[in-house]
Amino acid sequence: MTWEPERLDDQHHLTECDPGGMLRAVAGSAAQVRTGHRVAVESGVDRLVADVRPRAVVVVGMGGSALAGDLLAAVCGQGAPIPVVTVRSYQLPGWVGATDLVIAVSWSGETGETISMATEAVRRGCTLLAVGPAGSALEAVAVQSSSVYVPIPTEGRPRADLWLVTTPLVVAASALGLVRTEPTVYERVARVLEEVAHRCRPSSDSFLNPGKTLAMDLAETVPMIWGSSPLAAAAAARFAARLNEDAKYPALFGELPEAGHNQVAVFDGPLAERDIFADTATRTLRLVLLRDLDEHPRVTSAREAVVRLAQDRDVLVTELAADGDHPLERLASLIGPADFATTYLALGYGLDPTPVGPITELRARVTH
Ligand SMILES: O=P(O)(O)OC[C@H]1O[C@](O)(CO)[C@@H](O)[C@@H]1O
Repeated sequence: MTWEPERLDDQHHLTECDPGGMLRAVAGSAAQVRTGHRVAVESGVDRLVADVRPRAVVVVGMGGSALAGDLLAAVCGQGAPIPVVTVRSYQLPGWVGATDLVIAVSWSGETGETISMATEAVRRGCTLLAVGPAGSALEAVAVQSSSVYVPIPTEGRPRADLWLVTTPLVVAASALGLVRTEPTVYERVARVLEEVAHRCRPSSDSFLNPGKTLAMDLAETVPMIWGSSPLAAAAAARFAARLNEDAKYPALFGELPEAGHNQVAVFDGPLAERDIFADTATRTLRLVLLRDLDEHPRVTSAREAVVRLAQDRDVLVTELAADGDHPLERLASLIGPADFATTYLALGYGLDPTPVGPITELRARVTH
């Protein structure tokens, strides 16, 4: 498996090597925001939660669907008056009870862990809101308990439908007063994602295309991705997960200031050493900093110091800055280019970004 950057501008290769249409799926993110918003409103999510005053919002799901919970918490922010937590498990924590809102999210509607937690939520008398495809096991749990169900039109792969599963959660949080969403927000977020899709389109050459440029930065490196706020850290976690699944690539993720108390030590380790005289590229550490506009001032100083620390040691650094007024726009401005980059990284290695063999195999082994 070799990295060949010229593949990124070879249109024939980009089509042939991506039979599952991952680049096309990423380019469809804006449409997912619009659809997710529409189906949530049509399902009465905003009306349901407007009558509920929960003690906590507990999002239950796995993998890409659980990430929707992390993004929701990031959008609600640290000022949220009640906790917004994500649980990835078979069981709900003991403290979850009848006064809590449990939001079960599953792209397939069939994931064992999520069904188990949704069923448990009903048994404990929690208010349940569920998001998944029509005709699924999750829908059956929701229907049996007279809970609101948002039927999402899933397509392709779970990780490529992130905005479709996340947007209904934001609609719910907005109705609960946990996040400000003026009516134009969803359209503004869709526009951010459209603009990213245009700039990162396959026909745009590597030297102009932010998705391809970022993929070239990441190639032949071990990425350590840090966010400079909880919101940027949620984007960092998403970035790492897509590197794992699209490019079958290892990646560390973290958040400042915490990463400055542990991960930063890697700057003096074996993977940070670079042989600048080597004929071929050597595998080496790359720090990827996702900068938020809403940083704690002390974190801003830490971030600037970290860049200097890395440069002093010749550690490669890439910085991506969030943009936008609303937190959901800022998330889109970070996640959009990263989603393209991870897909291009796979394609530059000649890897089909869609299949995730070991995940499928593990799931089959556990099921049997
Ligand atoms: O969203 P679902 O269908 O519940 O799946 C959860 C996770 O499980 C997987 O299907 C893999 O096991 C992931 O791709 C997905 O993110």
